Amino acid sequence: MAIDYISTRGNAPALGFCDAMLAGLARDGGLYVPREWPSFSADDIRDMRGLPYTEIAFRVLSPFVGEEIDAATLRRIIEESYATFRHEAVCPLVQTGPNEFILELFHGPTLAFKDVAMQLLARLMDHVLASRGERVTIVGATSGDTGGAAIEAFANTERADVFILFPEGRVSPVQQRQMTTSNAANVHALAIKGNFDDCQALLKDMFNDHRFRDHVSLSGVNSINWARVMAQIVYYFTSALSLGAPDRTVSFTVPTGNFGDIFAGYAAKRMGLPVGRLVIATNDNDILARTLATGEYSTRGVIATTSPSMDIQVSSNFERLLYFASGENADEVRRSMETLKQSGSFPVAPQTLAAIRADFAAQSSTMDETAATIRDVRAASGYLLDPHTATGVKVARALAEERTPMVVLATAHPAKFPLAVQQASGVEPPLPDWLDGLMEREETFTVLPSDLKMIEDHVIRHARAAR
Ligand SMILES: Cc1ncc(COP(=O)(O)O)c(C=O)c1O
Ligand SMILES: N[C@@H](CCOP(=O)(O)O)C(=O)O
Repeated sequence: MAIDYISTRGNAPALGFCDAMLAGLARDGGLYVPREWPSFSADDIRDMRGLPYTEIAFRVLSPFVGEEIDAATLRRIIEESYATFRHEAVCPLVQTGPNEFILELFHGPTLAFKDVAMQLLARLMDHVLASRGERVTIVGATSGDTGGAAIEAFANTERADVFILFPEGRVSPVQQRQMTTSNAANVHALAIKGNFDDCQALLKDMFNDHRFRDHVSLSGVNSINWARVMAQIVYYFTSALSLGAPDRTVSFTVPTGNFGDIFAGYAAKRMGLPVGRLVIATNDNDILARTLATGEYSTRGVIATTSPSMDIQVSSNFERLLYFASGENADEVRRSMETLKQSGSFPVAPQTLAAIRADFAAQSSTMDETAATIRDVRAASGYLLDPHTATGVKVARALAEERTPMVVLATAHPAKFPLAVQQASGVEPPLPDWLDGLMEREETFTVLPSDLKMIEDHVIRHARAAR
């Protein structure tokens, strides 16, 4: 039976996979989620042992896509997406301790885990748009990595114009150049005077402005888009299988900001993968760790840290977790999100909090602790962590259980954050050769205030899909 997708806020039409992918945010402001979870038995999972990444991806993703894209096309798209990765295993596992493993998600074109989903999403969207003869305008918000990955994946595509909002002065120089040195005519980098939360709020306001949304055929590539989260489920399966699943339970620590990556781990668990703890690792922007501790989701000002991609207070996919942890209670989600918008905080209902605590643990790592972790891991094993992954390792070591393997998701290559890594370890990681000359290329971007009307006008002026 085909899965359809419903809004976490309960007031938008249910959609099939392709429509949900093109829609991005639901029209009631909610996030699309599958109405039911595909289910994999222990035998189904055992059957995947030893298979290549692309075959496991095909098996995990097929039930979400259903028959809307035929099997041969989906296989081809998956193969092409992961042929862009520089490691044969696509997302290899490296052992760094007796029961500690690093899942390297940074072997794609822009050196961050975002490539895993973005390479697939761009090809899926292009296929669907070509078969419908349609064009879209993609607007994305980034704290540094989503933007570069989206620009790389969608550059020069005929059917999409891409506008990326990044917080001016708050991304690393490598991240900035990955966004501002594309010469593609369909790419528009916009430096916004604000932080990532401002960029993401502007993006959601654009989706909620239905006149604008319809005028430009707005679509999204943030983890707002279900297909982004879906693609990230695969590496929970591949890594757990390497460590003995389904006959062994595996825990995961995930450097977390917008909650998309760790929500993919929760999805894998709901689908039958034996996942133990899902550990949320945050930097000084520790809203999620505070929420799990206190039951109050309460925003504060964003602090600029050495792991800038996680400098986030309004964690978009927490809404998806609230939906499932509340027993699929769209009213509770809607009320919570309205309260958050009005007052900057909301109390998590006691049963919902208990359900969250049953699956998740959380802790934060300060900048000093993160730097010390980079230094210590380098000294002990020669392995060089980026600051986001180091946040994960720090927290994983505090919360690991002796008998359960702990996989830490390595979300970025250290070369994206050379200054922080150099200051912590004394080693300056070089960019790989395919990015040679990146830092010398000429930049093109437009600076705009954090003003909805001005940004919408800019998009309308430059979007080919504007009617
Ligand atoms: C390098 C890096 N690590 C971790 C994160 C946090 O991931 P998520 O937003 O899915 O929680 C991000 C941004 O999303 C990132 O770019
Ligand atoms: N850290 C992200 C923030 C956006 O996250 P997304 O998963 O919702 O796209 C980034 O690097 O831009």
